Amino acid sequence: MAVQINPSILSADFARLAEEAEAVRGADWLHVDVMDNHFVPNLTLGVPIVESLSKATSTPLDCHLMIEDPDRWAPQYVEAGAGSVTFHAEAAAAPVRLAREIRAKGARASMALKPATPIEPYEDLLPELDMLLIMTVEPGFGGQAFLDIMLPKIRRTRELISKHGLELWLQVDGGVAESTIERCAEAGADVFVAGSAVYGKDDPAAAVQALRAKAEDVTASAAWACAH
Ligand SMILES: O=C(CO)[C@H](O)[C@H](O)COP(=O)(O)O
Ligand SMILES: [Fe+2]
Repeated sequence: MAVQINPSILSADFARLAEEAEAVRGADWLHVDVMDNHFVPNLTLGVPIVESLSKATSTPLDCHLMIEDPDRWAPQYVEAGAGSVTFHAEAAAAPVRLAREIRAKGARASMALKPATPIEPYEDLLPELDMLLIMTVEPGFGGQAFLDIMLPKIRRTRELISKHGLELWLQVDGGVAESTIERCAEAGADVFVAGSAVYGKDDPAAAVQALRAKAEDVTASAAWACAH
């Protein structure tokens, strides 16, 4: 699968979201961090803003729900126009049922793991998902330092995906930058979220291209990608 770069609008100007979406033309998806001040200690945006943003941009929306009770709320983000909806494993009461509901409503279903949550208990659930998100910071805030102790988890997850012959995308989120993206790609990630490393730059579109070039360089020769 080709490398995908998903800028996180958490680091964008929330008063100019449509323009900020335009500023990263060429990105594969726009990553939208939904935080409820309960699952994480921060509050961002919800369904109405996702609905407006999906009408204002042609870039598909990748909604990362850092909220309690995703079983209740995630389907509403599909209805609001999200093309991919990620719920947290730690918050979902019935992850298989929820993934099936997201898919049935027409979006890609994805599940996220906080840094302390292992992948192994979820091995049997992977065929129900279109993407798995491995957090490389504690969820809640942009601009945090990349946790390189997550690299073995990325590697183990890529091995499980290969073992089961799945088409699952493997996303990393948190502290992804030009200095860290190659290690993520080498470990097996193919979808990269970057907030401050894109919107913190004078030319966000150029930052997306620079990140893509670095990741593509690695995946062109990575053992996991060649075997895929
Ligand atoms: O989910 C998130 C935080 O919980 C964000 O997507 C992530 O932090 C992006 O920001 P940065 O690239 O600056 O780390
Ligand atoms: Fe995120």
